[in-house]
Amino acid sequence: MKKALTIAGSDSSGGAGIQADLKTFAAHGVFGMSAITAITAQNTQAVLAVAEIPVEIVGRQIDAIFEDIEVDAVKIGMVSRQTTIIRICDRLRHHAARNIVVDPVMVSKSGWNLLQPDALAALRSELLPLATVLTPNIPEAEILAGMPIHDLDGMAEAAARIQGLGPAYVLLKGGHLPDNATDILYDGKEIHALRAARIDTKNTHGTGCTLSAAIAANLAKGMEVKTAVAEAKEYLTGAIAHALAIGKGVGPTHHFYDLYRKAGWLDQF
Ligand SMILES: Nc1ncnc2c1ncn2[C@@H]1O[C@H](COP(=O)(O)OP(=O)(O)OP(=O)(O)O)[C@@H](O)[C@H]1O
Ligand SMILES: Cc1ncc(COP(=O)(O)O)c(N)n1
Repeated sequence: MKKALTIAGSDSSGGAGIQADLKTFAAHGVFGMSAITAITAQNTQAVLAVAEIPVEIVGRQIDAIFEDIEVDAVKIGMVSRQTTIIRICDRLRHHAARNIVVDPVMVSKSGWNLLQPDALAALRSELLPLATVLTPNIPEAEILAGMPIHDLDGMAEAAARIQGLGPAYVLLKGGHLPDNATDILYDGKEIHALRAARIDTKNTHGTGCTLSAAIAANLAKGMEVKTAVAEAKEYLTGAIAHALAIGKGVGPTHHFYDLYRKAGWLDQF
């Protein structure tokens, strides 16, 4: 069985972060492991509090896994602090980690800042060059590329600028544009548009986490990057189409819709 590691924050409501990543790995038949960077008290409406995990413990979780188990892919999500980013990069380089998917989480859908301002420089200089695939959303890409983005042409230009900062591939997610849900993949040479119609739902909590974890799972299984991204986007679109109206705010995606469909359970929820 292939094995993937998520380095991310815990979302108590189970829709984003570590919880979304582990469910996504399981839905892909990949064994999931975790190094937790922070614990958030969070639900579908708000992030209420965040406790950072000490840097030393973040590093030791990563060491504990790599010293014992072969890791086929790594997904990195919420890492708020500069010192934690630097330690993660140091440990990943030390263990020669491969197939690294970085979701540069900055602000939650509910508006909580998940990246401290002084951590942006470390994200740029340390984490971006380690990424096989970097998956910014539009607000994150605007910060990383230093330009406003209004349309697909702007997404393509920003993806090219960000790819110049070090990641092998940039997948710029278009979920924040008003029209469709088209994402742009750039590998330094060619732009590929991954087109999807916008699904009419308010329940999109954890979409970015689910997508990046699905890419990592597909890379762990040995897919080349373009196929891994295309299949992950297809999985995500299904997970949004079957998103769950759990809670009073932005509900989570359905990670096991395919399994539930086969079992005849989909209609019961
Ligand atoms: N309503 C929707 N219908 C279909 N696809 C969507 C919808 N909303 C978002 N997506 C897709 O979900 C993925 C993540 O979108 P988005 O750009 O919102 O990222 P994000 O803000 O990082 O997500 P999150 O912060 O929830 O983790 C992208 O592939 C995007 O195209
Ligand atoms: C622990 C954690 N990681 C990531 C997100 C981003 O997800 P979203 O933008 O859907 O709130 C989150 N809310 N919580």
